Amino acid sequence: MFEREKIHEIEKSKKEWEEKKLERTLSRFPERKKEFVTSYEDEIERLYTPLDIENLDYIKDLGFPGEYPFTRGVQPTMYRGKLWTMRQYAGFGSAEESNKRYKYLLEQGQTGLSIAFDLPTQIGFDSDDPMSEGEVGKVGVAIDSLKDMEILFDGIPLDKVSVSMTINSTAMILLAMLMAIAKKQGVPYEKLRGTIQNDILKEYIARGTYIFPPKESMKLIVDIFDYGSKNLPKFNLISISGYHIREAGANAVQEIAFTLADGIAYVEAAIKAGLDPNEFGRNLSFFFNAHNNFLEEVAKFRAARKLWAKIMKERFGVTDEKAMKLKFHTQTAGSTLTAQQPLNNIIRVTIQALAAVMGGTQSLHTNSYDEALGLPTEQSVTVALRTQQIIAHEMGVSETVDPLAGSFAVEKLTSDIEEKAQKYLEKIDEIGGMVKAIEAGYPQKEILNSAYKTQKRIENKEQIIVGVNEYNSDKKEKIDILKVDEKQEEKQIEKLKNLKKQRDNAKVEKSLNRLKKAAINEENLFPYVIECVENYSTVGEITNILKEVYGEYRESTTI
Ligand SMILES: CC(C)(COP(=O)(O)OP(=O)(O)OC[C@H]1O[C@@H](n2cnc3c(N)ncnc32)[C@H](O)[C@@H]1OP(=O)(O)O)[C@@H](O)C(=O)NCCC(=O)NCCSC(=O)CCC(=O)O
Repeated sequence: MFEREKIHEIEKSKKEWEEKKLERTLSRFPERKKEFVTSYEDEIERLYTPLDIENLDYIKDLGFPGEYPFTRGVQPTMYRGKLWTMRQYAGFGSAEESNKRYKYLLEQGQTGLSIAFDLPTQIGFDSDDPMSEGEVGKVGVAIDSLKDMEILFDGIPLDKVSVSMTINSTAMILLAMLMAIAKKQGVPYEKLRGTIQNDILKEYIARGTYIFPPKESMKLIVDIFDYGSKNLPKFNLISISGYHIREAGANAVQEIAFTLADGIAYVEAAIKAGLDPNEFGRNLSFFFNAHNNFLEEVAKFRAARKLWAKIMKERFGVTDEKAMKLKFHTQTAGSTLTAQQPLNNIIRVTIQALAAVMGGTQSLHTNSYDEALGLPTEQSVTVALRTQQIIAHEMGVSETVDPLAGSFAVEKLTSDIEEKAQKYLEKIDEIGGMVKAIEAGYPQKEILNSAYKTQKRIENKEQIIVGVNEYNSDKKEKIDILKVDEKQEEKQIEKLKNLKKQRDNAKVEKSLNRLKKAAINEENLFPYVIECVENYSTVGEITNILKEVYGEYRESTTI
């Protein structure tokens, strides 16, 4: 970036500054802490200068937005052309209640939907299953069959609103339901926009909603890539997620490294099954966490984009630029929210969201200030959405593409994070890939280690959390907490009973049998699941059929 001569001149001036100014200041006025560190325990320099980025090659390392290696963003105009999608993760209780919340959010200017499902739906149990007791409609909406999805999307036009669904082991079933709704609304599959999370590897690492063993889970994902890339060209068939990895305690480098390593595992599995990464590569998307250290976070997003582009191009020989672009959703860090002084969370969320925007996110969820206490109320979620709208329309940050580029600190952090994540990727290659690494408990151990160190820093007050280990107060802030209808579970079970009476049960049985045969014969299961769903088979019935063929995964002690 800089001529040799200039570098020497800066080196000389810096030395002079250190000897004349800095040392004198330090001797009179020492710094607040002995060392300042990043989340990955690198020392943060007091001052970054061109000397820190002297090897940066503008064209090779940064380039222009919309061009390889996409460090500066995936679109040439970024938010000048279109703002990021404002997509609040929401859903609770029944399909009726959630539908009301989605309509409210859309009326308030939200630009996409993000569906939260309850735990039974996520792990393939119907609401009347004894395993579901006490969990129906709790952390998300309860969906048993297409009947519930019809209510959930009532009056929501799928040709206008893109829908993200946080669903993993039962992703194929819920996507088939969304497609059935599109069909009923007259929206052709080619026009259906949205995302399914469908990222099972991070479930084994960090989140826990797996059902089947890894091999069978990967097969289902490849089936979705295969069918989806041909029939749903506008749909993101996976959202490879670092969010939960970070929430489990990973640092910024680990978040990026383990997420991209998961990405590599999916691409390898799909290529092994004969798919073309130039095709399914366009339907991949990512999901990251926006944590507290603003500069580090901006750098993290930029580094991730560059690394993925290189992986797709150099490792997998991809030639289509669209398949090299790392497009991502961001959620502000849930784990940084405090139950104490909850209104402080608004400030945390704002700054984290700003990092996501400065880092070039395509879609954003801003946490509500009450999320450490319960599900968001209408008021708290509105403040969260307004936070995005204020950043978008009032702060001027969406008007310049990648505005922090060229900052000595941000560029240095970007290349450091890239380099350190690359080292992790090499280590995972040595182990034999991410599936093997997870089986050996490698990422889990690394994450645990980081989480432990962070906890220690907080306990020692090396890391201050306002309102928790410093500046605490005995005064309780009064805020409203959302109450979920206690009768909700009973009502949902009643609905399910009625469905089973009304539907054509012979058809259900026939399609479930066809699915079982296809699973035994290792065919692509997607068309069979579509048939089951359209006949109103339930999430539990379909999952049980697959359990009969695939078995269930139980976490072993090595993980
Ligand atoms: C790719 C993303 C990230 C975003 O997709 P979107 O469709 O919203 O946005 P987009 O890609 O920017 O825009 C859509 C179209 O506009 C185009 N476009 C955008 N900006 C443009 C510009 N400046 N110039 C020209 N075109 C542009 C894009 O190319 C694309 O068109 P083309 O398609 O024609 O190119 C997707 O995957 C997504 O929305 N993900 C959300 C995931 C999510 O909500 N997850 C919740 C997890 S919640 C969770 O897990 C909680 C915790 C827990 O439960 O454990």
